[in-house]
Amino acid sequence: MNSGRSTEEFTIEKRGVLLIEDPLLNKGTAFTQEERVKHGLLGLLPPHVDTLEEQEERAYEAFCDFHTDIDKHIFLRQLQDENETLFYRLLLEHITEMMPIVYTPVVGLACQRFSHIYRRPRGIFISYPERDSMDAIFENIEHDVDVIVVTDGERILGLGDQGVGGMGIPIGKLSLYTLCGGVDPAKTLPIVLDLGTNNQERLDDPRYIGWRENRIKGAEYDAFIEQFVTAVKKRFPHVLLQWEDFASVDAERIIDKYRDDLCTFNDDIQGTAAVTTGTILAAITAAGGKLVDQNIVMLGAGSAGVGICLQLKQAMIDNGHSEAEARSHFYVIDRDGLLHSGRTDLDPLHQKLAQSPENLKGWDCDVTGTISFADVVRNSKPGVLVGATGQAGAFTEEIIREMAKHTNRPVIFPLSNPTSRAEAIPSDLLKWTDGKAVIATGSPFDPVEYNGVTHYIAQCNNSYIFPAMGLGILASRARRVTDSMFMAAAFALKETSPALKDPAASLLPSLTTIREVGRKIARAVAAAAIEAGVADSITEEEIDQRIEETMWTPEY
Ligand SMILES: O=C([O-])CC(=O)C(=O)O
Ligand SMILES: [Mg+2]
Repeated sequence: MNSGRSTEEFTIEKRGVLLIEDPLLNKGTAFTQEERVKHGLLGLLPPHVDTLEEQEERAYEAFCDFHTDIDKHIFLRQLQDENETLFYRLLLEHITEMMPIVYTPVVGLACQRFSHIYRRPRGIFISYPERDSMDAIFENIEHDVDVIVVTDGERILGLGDQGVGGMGIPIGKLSLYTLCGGVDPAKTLPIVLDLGTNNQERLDDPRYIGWRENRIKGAEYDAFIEQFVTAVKKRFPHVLLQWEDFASVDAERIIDKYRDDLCTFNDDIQGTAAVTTGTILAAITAAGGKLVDQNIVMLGAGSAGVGICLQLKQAMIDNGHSEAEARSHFYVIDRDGLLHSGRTDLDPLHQKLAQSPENLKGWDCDVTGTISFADVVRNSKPGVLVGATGQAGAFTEEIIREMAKHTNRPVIFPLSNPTSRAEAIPSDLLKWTDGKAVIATGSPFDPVEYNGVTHYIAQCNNSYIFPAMGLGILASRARRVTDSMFMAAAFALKETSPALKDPAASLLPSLTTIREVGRKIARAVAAAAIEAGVADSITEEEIDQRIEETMWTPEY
């Protein structure tokens, strides 16, 4: 187990105030008397020497003194910038309470208010005017980096374009790499690519700290991304590069272009697809059904919606369905209605999910024009309904009641993020389905009491996948990220579902077990990487040993 950093390792370079100001090395009041003498800290700290536990208790007391979520977020981010060991220890002790504060949903608000709550820099900012200085920017990062999360801030959760404020997301995601996946925080690097913003509110805000121009698009955008990838490969040839919260069209184009070029994946497409596949598999099994028998309606055909359907379709094919048979189970709806092969506006990706006219025979609506969400639910009688639209309230009472007429245990996943964007809230879904709905959401929700039964709502969020994916990739030293690694992650996640043993339990394990769940998924990911030939062959014991060596624990 990799815990803390030995004081000896760093003090050659840092002493005194510089040591206390480095969040990766600082122990604050926990520096021992001997360390205080040795490292030039005498008089710089109050006399009492705390244990990490005592520091954690003091920090928790301070956390509880804040009354708004954004203030709690600011407090935790400041603690992270002061003392990372203490920050992660506090988070691990209070994970259920604090994950929503450092991550979704509160991180969404933190991105919107980034320029107002800004305190000090973390990670790197690459703005369009500095595009020719990327090598120099990377030179300023002196430490080794294992994982980068990068955004261009254009599609932050379901909140749209936040410009440079999008930086909150790579910071939050990398906190989860450490919290849930045990990745050493010293080896992580958040990056925002600031290509401007089209968010007028941000542009008009005198406090805005990004590059105050409209977004660069087209060939210049692609050239910038190419420069960025080249600079990353040059400075950190073995890094894992995660793309996060790009607009769908860019997200898809970028990952298609670079997936075979370095160790990289897009979390919104692949991470979201894997967690949803794993959770839907658990839901269907818990409800006594089989994936291959389900009709699945997906509301939203952005990169997340498409990614989920393509992975589930592949799971059906792996189960013996032909491509055409598998495709006939998916009803994907964009702003112009159902994707079907009669439509002339579909790009090649969306054509992979278009319904054939034969499958729409006998429908009670005109199937040559726009086919609405309500038409689809009434006619296809889905067992599974997933929302990835960013539109609050898109799952209306009428539609949910219609769905519930045709299936015993409707599986309903309003995945949009943050909470304010959810397609429906769990208490309504349970009311409209008379308690029958099997639910998972993108943001966290409290348990719901309905007719004397407590329903635990799983948070079907890619946080169950990407930190574990990172751990598996680091442990296996994988050189590329394959779809088979995501499929392995999805199936490994399914196996951890408490609902497989107890139908009243949540579909996904409690956050308090997230590191254990992460280990299991990481093992499956590492094995799949070896199987795919993108990692050197090692035994299961060696994988386990490497996972333990990689896992960082917040201790001094
Ligand atoms: O960050 C989250 O909670 C999930 C996610 O990737 C997104 O909504 O873009
Ligand atoms: Mg995202």
